[in-house]
Amino acid sequence: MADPLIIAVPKGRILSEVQPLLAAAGVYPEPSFFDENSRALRFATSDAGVELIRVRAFDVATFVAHGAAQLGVVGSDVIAEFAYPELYAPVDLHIGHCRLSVAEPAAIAAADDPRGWSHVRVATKYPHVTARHFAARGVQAECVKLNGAMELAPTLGLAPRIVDLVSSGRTLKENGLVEVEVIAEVTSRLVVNRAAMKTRPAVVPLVDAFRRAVADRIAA
Ligand SMILES: Nc1ncnc2c1ncn2[C@@H]1O[C@H](COP(=O)(O)OP(=O)(O)OP(=O)(O)O)[C@@H](O)[C@H]1O
Ligand SMILES: O=P(O)(O)OC[C@H]1O[C@H](OP(=O)(O)OP(=O)(O)O)[C@H](O)[C@@H]1O
Repeated sequence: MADPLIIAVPKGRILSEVQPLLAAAGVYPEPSFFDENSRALRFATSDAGVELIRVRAFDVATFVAHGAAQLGVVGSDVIAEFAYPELYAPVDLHIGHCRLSVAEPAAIAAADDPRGWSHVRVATKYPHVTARHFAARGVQAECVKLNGAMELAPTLGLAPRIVDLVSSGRTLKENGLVEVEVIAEVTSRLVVNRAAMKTRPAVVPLVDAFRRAVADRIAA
């Protein structure tokens, strides 16, 4: 029998939203997959031909781009940041809704006009998306790469602005920041390794099962 297909799924907030989609697509993981306390990383499913791995959100893209996993679930923020040519993102899963935005301290925003910027210093987990966004309108972006807690950067003098994900806006508000520009709306996508699409016959039916699961969910 061929090696099982591996689907990479991010641990953390997306996991609970992925669960009903997996079931609707006919993928039933062993129960420990949904146990946040489990230390296992690789999980069987009711289908001997499909296994799941649980990895960090940014690493989903890397596992799938390199063909270590054939499919994955990952935010469009992460897809844009890596821009791996090997990744194909055929299905918007309509989960993990948020946006990637530029924010700055409320006191500065009151007298600031983003159209007048020629150079910005930004703390972010997304240096490539940030640089591309600003370069498109001739603004040079100097990025300080952080992996979390970007909101601390302005008050501690690391960078006057941040680029980060915003959903409810609560994190910005509690840290005295306001959103000044939306760079992109974000949802999670099903991603597939392009080579695996051609070489592994089971990939396309699985992609179709996810596509139907999302369509049924939206229609319900
Ligand atoms: N506040 C949010 N609301 C909705 N979706 C979000 C939010 N924050 C992040 N996401 C989506 O979920 C994905 C994973 O985010 P999460 O915050 O769980 O990862 P993380 O904590 O940065 O991951 P890690 O700990 O692995 O570095 C993001 O890439 C994005 O697509
Ligand atoms: O607008 P809100 O609803 O407040 O959500 C935005 C926050 O959510 C994400 O962080 P997360 O909670 O995942 O923490 P982390 O990135 O530090 O892990 C993001 O990096 C923001 O900090």
